[in-house]
Amino acid sequence: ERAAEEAAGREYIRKLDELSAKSRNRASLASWAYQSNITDYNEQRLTQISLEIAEEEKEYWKETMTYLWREFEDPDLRRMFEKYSVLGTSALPEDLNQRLIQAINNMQSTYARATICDYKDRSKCDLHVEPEVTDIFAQSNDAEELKYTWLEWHKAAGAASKDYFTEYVNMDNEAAKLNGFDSVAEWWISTYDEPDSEEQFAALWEQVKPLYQQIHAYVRRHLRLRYGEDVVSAKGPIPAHLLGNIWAQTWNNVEKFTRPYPEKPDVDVTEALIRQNYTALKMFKTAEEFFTSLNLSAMPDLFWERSIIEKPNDGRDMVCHASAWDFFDGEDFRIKQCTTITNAFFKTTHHEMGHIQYYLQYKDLPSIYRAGANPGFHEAVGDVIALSVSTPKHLRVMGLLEDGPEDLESNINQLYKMSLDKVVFLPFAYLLDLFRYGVFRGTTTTNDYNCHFWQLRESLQGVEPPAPRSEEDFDPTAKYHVSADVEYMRYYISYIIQFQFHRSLCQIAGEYVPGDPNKLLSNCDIYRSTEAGEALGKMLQLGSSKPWPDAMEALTGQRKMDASGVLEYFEPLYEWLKQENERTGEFVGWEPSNVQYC
Ligand SMILES: C=C(C[SeH])C(=O)N1CCC[C@H]1C(=O)O
Ligand SMILES: [Zn+2]
Repeated sequence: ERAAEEAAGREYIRKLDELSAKSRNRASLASWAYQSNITDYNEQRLTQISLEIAEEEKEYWKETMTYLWREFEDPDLRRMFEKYSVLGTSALPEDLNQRLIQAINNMQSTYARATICDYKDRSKCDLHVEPEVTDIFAQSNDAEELKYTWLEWHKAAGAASKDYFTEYVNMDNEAAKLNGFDSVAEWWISTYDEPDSEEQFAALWEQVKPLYQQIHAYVRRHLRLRYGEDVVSAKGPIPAHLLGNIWAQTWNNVEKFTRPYPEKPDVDVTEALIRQNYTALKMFKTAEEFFTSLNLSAMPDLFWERSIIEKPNDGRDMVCHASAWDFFDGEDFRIKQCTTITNAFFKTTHHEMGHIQYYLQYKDLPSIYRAGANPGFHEAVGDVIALSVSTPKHLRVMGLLEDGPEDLESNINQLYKMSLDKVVFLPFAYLLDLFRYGVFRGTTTTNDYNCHFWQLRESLQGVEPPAPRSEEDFDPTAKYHVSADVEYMRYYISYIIQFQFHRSLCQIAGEYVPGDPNKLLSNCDIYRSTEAGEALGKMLQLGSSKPWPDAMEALTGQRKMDASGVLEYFEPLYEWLKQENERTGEFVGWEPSNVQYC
């Protein structure tokens, strides 16, 4: 009897999975049309299609739940049913789902359309976050210009979305409850499978915090030397507008005037890319060639036909934030990004192509399994490749860096440069979702949103706003992912596990030998290692068909996320920074901010 029920269940799930792939294809196409050209028509069409699909999913969900799938023998069939049993936002009554979709579209289009006026020319008021505001933060060293630009952007894209955000939180929490979660926070955390995930996230932060604090102290000293004592204090948090990035999430743009050994040759890849006439297309082809050098998949023809790799100049409104898309038909995979010729975008291109590679590796799985082993895995693939690309050794192979010394000082400079991207990012990523967990759980309410956000920014990241903040402000939606309902813990996890993946791939490629100073993890380049490519491919082909520890074990032999990879990679820098901060007497850590924000 039960065998017959299970056989029926298997046939049902196969059919459901095909229908589900068609619905996801339809949804992706409507979402792409809207995000690549924000018009009322495209927004209404997306809403209409989303609501239609939600009604279809509700019907299928009722049928799915008539099967006694928890008692099925086949673990794989149970896993598929379990994943289909989480209906998601489609569980909402249609009117509430419509309000949720509307709230997110309002935030998304506010962010995409937000413009500010130029500091020097107040009549020029068409500056977007990409590329104009990004470029100002990359190039300006005028503290007043940076302060003005920071405040204007946070008004245009932050405060403007405060009420939309509250509506989104209320509707999304309703959906979470209808799926059996206490709030969206528990729903998001459940995607990391393990019941103690939240404690694991906190433990990872404790592991890397000492390294972060040493970097923070060193950078604060060099910013104080540049901007003066009354702009950058000796012991306080660092003002957020001086760190080279509108969100202060990575600090690469201050590297050139803060690096440990300034007399050593510079590693400015942006100038080299421009000098060698790199175009957006050449960046993409170069990134693709790295993947094919590992014997991984090339980009399909459709990818080159349908991707948008530069901001169209027809004046349309669009979501410029880089993204990679799976259209769930096994053939159509695209990237949409407003590429400019910078080192940052050279990295982003590898990052996005890593998503596409994952899509290609698992495209023949049931559609329900076409996802990362956990969300952090998907964000780590491209970055793992970029860890090899950003070594001086590889950049020389590419002709993007002239020959230079491989001595200790150059290695410290290289590690410092990498730390401003990889270590500095960790507290930012962690706090962005700690903030949203608090909002979803109700411990942060609408009248202390901004206060709680800046308390986290100060306590974890040691940064402070450039001017007093009030609850008239709402700074979190000035960050894309908060305006776009994109969970962010995935990046925090990615920046930890990508070093575990890198370490294993480098050992397979013979590029890293523990304890061998000629085979440093930070100088490993897996380029052209088909063995490493095969090992990576095997993990990616699993998609989300197995619990993520199985996928991690397939590549690294480990079943736990841990920061040992990060700490091993940056160990020489950590030692150097401790000595340097000791030598200069720099205070490590920070005292409370004097800026009023609660
Ligand atoms: C490039 C993407 C698209 Se998935 C991105 O959003 N990233 C990649 C690094 C962290 C995060 C960010 O920009 O905030
Ligand atoms: Zn990504």
